[in-house]
Amino acid sequence: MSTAPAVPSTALVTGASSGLGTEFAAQLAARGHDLVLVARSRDRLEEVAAELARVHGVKTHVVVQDLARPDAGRQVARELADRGIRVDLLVNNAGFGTGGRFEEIGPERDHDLLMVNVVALVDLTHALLPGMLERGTGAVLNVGSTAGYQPSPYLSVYSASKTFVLNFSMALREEVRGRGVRVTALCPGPVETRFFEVLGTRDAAVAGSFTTPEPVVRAALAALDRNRAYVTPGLGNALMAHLTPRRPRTLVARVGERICRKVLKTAPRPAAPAPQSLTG
Ligand SMILES: NC(=O)C1=CN([C@@H]2O[C@H](COP(=O)(O)OP(=O)(O)OC[C@H]3O[C@@H](n4cnc5c(N)ncnc54)[C@H](OP(=O)(O)O)[C@@H]3O)[C@@H](O)[C@H]2O)C=CC1
Ligand SMILES: CC(=O)[C@H](N)C(=O)O
Repeated sequence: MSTAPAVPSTALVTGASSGLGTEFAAQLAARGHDLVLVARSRDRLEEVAAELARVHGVKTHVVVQDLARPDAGRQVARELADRGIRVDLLVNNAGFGTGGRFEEIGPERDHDLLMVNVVALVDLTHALLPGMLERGTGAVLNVGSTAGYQPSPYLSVYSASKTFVLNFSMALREEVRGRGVRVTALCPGPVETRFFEVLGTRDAAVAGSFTTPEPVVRAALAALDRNRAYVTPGLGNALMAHLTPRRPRTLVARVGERICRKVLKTAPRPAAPAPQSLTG
């Protein structure tokens, strides 16, 4: 199944207000997909939606949603049902990272990270996969990271969230094999987007060289067309992903600590706690 639709079909892209998500929306619109664009930034989503509708003549829908909210997946599903929108391709792309020493990262930041990178991704898949299976056609594309191939100290929660994305995608893919629905994971190395600005340091790009969203998204859609389990765009990133030893696990984590130590150079530090009153 190519994702290029013979008749208009609808792709839902989370995190479509920026970076890889905006590029997914653009390349899917160029293939003729109608779009549902999801993120928090209404103005930006409406801008992207209007531009893609104008250039490609596709239908675009904007759903403003904070995916860190516990009921986010259900809210999006309700919105789709209310508007009578059927989704044929789900691109779970929204996400962000945290970096630095675990104890110095705000707990609410890591909580939100897991809600967006993991929980919302699973909830949206729960909401949309059954319809695809019923129709015997559809696809789910989940955005992981090269950071998910191994434990990455000082990016510990982020990298673990991306390990989840890869393992979940591969397991689900086997469950639905032969039922007309594809599942592919995209695991990119560093890409020039707002990601590192949001995280607070470019030193979180611990390995590989920066690329732009265009070739990464092109490689992801090609992998989906070819029904690949996962893809890591860029030869250097792919070699690293495939040749890095996975065992012994303790040694891999120890070496990971050395490699990822550079994150600490510039990772955002927590604000100093307010001094306790000396006067009582
Ligand atoms: N850039 C990189 O080097 C790499 C990125 N990735 C992954 O790619 C994906 C896209 O990131 P990228 O494009 O790089 O980064 P950007 O920061 O440019 O985009 C992140 C997107 O996620 C959305 N998002 C973040 N938090 C929320 C939230 N609480 N609710 C709804 N949407 C949210 C943002 O929208 P808004 O703020 O409007 O809500 C934005 O559209 C992420 O999953 C990231 O982990 C993977 C490997 C490498
Ligand atoms: C931030 C990422 O997820 C990326 N894989 C990287 O290598 O920097």
